[in-house]
Amino acid sequence: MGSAAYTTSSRLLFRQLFEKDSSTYTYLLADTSHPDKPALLVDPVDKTVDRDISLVKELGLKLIYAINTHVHADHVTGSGLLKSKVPGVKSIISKASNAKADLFVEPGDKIIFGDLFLEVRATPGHTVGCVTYVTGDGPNQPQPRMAFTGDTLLIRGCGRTDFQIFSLPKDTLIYPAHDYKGFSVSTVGEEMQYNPRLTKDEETFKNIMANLNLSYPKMIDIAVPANMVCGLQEVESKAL
Ligand SMILES: N[C@@H](CCC(=O)N[C@@H](CSS)C(=O)NCC(=O)O)C(=O)O
Ligand SMILES: [Fe+2]
Repeated sequence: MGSAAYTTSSRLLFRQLFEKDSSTYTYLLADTSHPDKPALLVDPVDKTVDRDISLVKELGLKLIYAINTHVHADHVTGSGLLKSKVPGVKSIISKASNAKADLFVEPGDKIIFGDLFLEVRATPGHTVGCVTYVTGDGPNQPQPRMAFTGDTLLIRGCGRTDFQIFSLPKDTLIYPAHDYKGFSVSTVGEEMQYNPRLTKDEETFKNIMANLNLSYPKMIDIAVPANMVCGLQEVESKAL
């Protein structure tokens, strides 16, 4: 594995977590240099919420945000359960998704945790309102930057039809929401060179996407309605 794969700033704590039934990656990020050690989870899954809460506790972090890249079709987001189990957690999704959450983000917004932040980029196509969260640019921010692409860009694949991710620097690390091939991280440069779909001309790409013949996601009829209200809620959440 290249040394760039897990490079972070000294203050960023980063963990890549996996939910096997939906092959989903959840990412934990925290600012460990801040006195509160504020933390966030990107794309939590309902089934693995207890694992994630245990890890947050073990690491002495304060979970403040449960962030979604998009309205998932293959699993229920963990946002609702996290809100009911961890006081103070706020769910986040893009405004363009039309889903419910505590906070809505738009392209260009910054999600601040301690002295670190994630920048929101619009990367629609896989779903309306699909966004990519990119680590901040500037002093104290991790280098190389890390892009949490949801299903917009998968490693050597994609779940989408148009993209804005390749405008990022080539060494930007790519952390997708799913992997079906055993990969865990890539870079913008690698995907520009080797992604078997995104290196093709438009006609070939359209042809590939039109002939994927993917099966109907097993959870879609449960996951989409639940995720439109940010997941299963164990208790009524308090009004903001
Ligand atoms: N078999 C799975 C669903 C797999 C699937 O459709 N994955 C989506 C991302 S989750 S919405 C996708 O875009 N895949 C792209 C690809 O190339 O596989 C299930 O039944 O849940
Ligand atoms: Fe998806």
